Amino acid sequence: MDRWTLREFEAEARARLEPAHYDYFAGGAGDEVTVRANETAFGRLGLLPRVLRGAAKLQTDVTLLGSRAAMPVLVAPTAFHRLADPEGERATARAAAAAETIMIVSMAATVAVEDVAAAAPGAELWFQLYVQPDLAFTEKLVRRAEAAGCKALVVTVDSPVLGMRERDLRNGFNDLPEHLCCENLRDGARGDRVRPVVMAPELSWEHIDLLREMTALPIALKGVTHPADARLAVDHGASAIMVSNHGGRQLDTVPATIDLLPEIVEAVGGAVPVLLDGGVRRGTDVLKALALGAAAVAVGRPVIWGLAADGERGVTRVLGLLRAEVEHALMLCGCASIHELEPGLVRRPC
Ligand SMILES: Cc1cc2nc3c(=O)[nH]c(=O)nc-3n(C[C@H](O)[C@H](O)[C@H](O)COP(=O)(O)O)c2cc1C
Ligand SMILES: O=C(O)C(=O)c1ccccc1
Repeated sequence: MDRWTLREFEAEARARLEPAHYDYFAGGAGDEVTVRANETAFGRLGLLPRVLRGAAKLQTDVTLLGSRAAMPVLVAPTAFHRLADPEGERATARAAAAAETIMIVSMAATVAVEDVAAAAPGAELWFQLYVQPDLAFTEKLVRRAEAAGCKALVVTVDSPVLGMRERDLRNGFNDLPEHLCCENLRDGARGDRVRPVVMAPELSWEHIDLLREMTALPIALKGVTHPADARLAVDHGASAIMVSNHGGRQLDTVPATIDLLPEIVEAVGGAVPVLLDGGVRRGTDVLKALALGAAAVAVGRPVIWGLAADGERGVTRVLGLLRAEVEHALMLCGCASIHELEPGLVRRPC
């Protein structure tokens, strides 16, 4: 069956997944105000196309932190892909490679980062890290990511503790089934002990400084929403900033990321690229984010929907739909290149 929109994938994922697993993927913190806001805020913005600009040949590729992507849509780091498909993160990585885009591998992946890299030789991988208070263990993870060929670290900073996800509490979903685990968190010489993901309220900017010393890889900070933190991130050597509210899964009532973007872009003043995730479901959403100053966006749940609906093929189709929509909307906006997108194309409210 052919599917023509990301929404169809969402419906199919819902029908296929175990309800508690669907809820884990779909849900957010508290009343899920932020989950809804991320999507609806895009709908409130209008696009004002330009005409007669002779834009026939399209350019959609971007280079970010030394990695090339054929389109400005990256795969956001999401945990537990093997809950959606037996191949899990391997399938996602192959689809990202086929789409020639960057996959940010979650530290909480259910396939080890080495195995993800081996499964998709052409893939551009970045590694998402929750800095563990055990810095020796953090360093081991960083070395593994480097050795596996990851080109950047994406450090998630919006999770001093896990968000209060009431769907999961109600469903009693608090651990993976017996046959799955967070493969990047195996410990010990034989790699047999699996540590839990530690979220640590004691983390501070000093830890970012330590990490900066630990590796030559570029570091992106994910989960920045306050303009003052965006400036601090640059001061502490971040190579990119990812405006993210964790898809509404951490602090509820954080505003939609697309509404936060302009202030962050202004605060950063072009010093480093600004990325955005949260609620991107259409090519027009991508264009709005780029017009307002994002260098690229990332998608979280849509990738899971593709994976749950049809494994690698499903993710390939989700990424392909987004690419086709980006190209089509660009053309209709009178832009030959994503680099021509500018704030004047966005009108608020719709
Ligand atoms: C099921 C799920 C698992 C996630 N796991 C992680 C994770 O392990 N690390 C992380 O930094 N962000 C994680 N996120 C947040 C995503 O990286 C991203 O910020 C969010 O999904 C973007 O919103 P979207 O789902 O509306 O595209 C997760 C999100 C979801 C939905
Ligand atoms: O579910 C999440 O959003 C997430 O970030 C996470 C964190 C630790 C383990 C698994 C998932």
